Amino acid sequence: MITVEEAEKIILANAGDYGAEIVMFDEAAGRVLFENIKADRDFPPYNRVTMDGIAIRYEAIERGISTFTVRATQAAGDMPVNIEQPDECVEIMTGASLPITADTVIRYEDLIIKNGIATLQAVKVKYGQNVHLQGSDRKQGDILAVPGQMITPALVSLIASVGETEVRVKKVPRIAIVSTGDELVPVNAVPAPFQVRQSNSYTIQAILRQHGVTCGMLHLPDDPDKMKDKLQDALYHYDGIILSGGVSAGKFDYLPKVLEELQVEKLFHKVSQRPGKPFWFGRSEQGIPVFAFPGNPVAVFLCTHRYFLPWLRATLGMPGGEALYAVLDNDLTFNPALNYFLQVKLEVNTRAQLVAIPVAGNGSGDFANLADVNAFMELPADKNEFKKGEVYKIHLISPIYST
Ligand SMILES: Nc1nc2c(c(=O)[nH]1)N[C@H]1C(S)=C(S)[C@@H](COP(=O)(O)OP(=O)(O)OC[C@H]3O[C@@H](n4cnc5c(N)ncnc54)[C@H](O)[C@@H]3O)O[C@H]1N2
Ligand code: MOO
Repeated sequence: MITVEEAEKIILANAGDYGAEIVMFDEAAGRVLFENIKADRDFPPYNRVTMDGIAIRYEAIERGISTFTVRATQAAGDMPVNIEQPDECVEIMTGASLPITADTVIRYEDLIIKNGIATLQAVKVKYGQNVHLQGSDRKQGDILAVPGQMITPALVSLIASVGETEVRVKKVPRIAIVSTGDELVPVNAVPAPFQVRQSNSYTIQAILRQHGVTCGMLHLPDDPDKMKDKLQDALYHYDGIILSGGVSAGKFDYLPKVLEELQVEKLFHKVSQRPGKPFWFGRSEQGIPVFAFPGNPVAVFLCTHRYFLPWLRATLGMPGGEALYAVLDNDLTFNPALNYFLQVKLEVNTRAQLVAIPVAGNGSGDFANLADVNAFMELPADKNEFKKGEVYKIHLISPIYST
């Protein structure tokens, strides 16, 4: 049996690389960038007016001028209108390009405009106020985003702003999600009293979809020959396989043997953790990684987050995610010499600390409990007593305020 860290290391050593492809920029959210995004112009591209009002020369204020003749009105998108004299102004709107003969904007709230004359109220005017200077955010040619960055909504707006209609992204591996077990029936079926509806595959699919991966789904009955046929086919058609169930010590847990017969090399079987101890991981002759997660739904949930997602990040060339930590909120005893992934609900306390409140459940078959949980806390194997106030690593499974 290997440790969680050893398992992670082996998995990351088997990260793939599926190349790159071009997608339309407005369909790129959630994908991983595989090019530099460069500023084609300064950000902002001109001295941008930030308040509706009038544009003047500050020199006028220094000379005590407080009434201005309105020469013209300039909307955003209009060519800049110059002023000739210090006692002139241009009515100007937010987003307009400041004329080069002006340097300061006074907002309407600080003026009275009547019969083409703008009169300044008793307010202090500062040189350059209400102007967002050209190039003050980024300069033309600056790199705005680099390969390996996830294309977030913020990045989509940058890509649009620099006029890139297409963007180069990492190709996403094609993943087969495979359920096993004769006790499982389809979601739309009415199970017999001794059967359950298949749910693990949909959990995995939902997690992967959050990361831009679409998957093929298949089911294997507890029959070694049929398993072998279907798996052989999946190994041929996909870049990676995630299985759930059939890897522990049961009489019908044929999976490890079938995988071996298909020349999928076992890289480990069993990790010193709870849940998910019987996790089996291997690689086919063609280099296809096979994640065979234990069937218990909480084990599947944990293993997909703790092992598959880091593999996916590495495969997509994303930098390793920074570890997150939280403060344990209860004393706790866990005797087995295993890493314990405790189900927790995270909250932020009044001292701005992230606090992990354990959510007691009935073990790794209790997936109803997961609806109240937003992270696993990774408690180390070399301790049995965990005290309130101690800090441990956490793995987020949903946004902090969603439960
Ligand atoms: N003698 C031993 N028995 C067990 C051990 C052990 O070490 N020795 N390990 C236990 C642990 S830990 C786990 S986890 C499970 C894992 O067993 P399998 O990977 O063989 O999984 P199954 O037996 O097929 O299923 C376990 C459980 O999960 C349900 N399941 C499976 N697939 C799905 C699905 N797609 N959707 C919903 N539910 C699913 C299944 O019905 C079972 O209830 O083994 C322990 N036993
Ligand atoms: O891995 Mo099992 O999930 O500990 O029950």
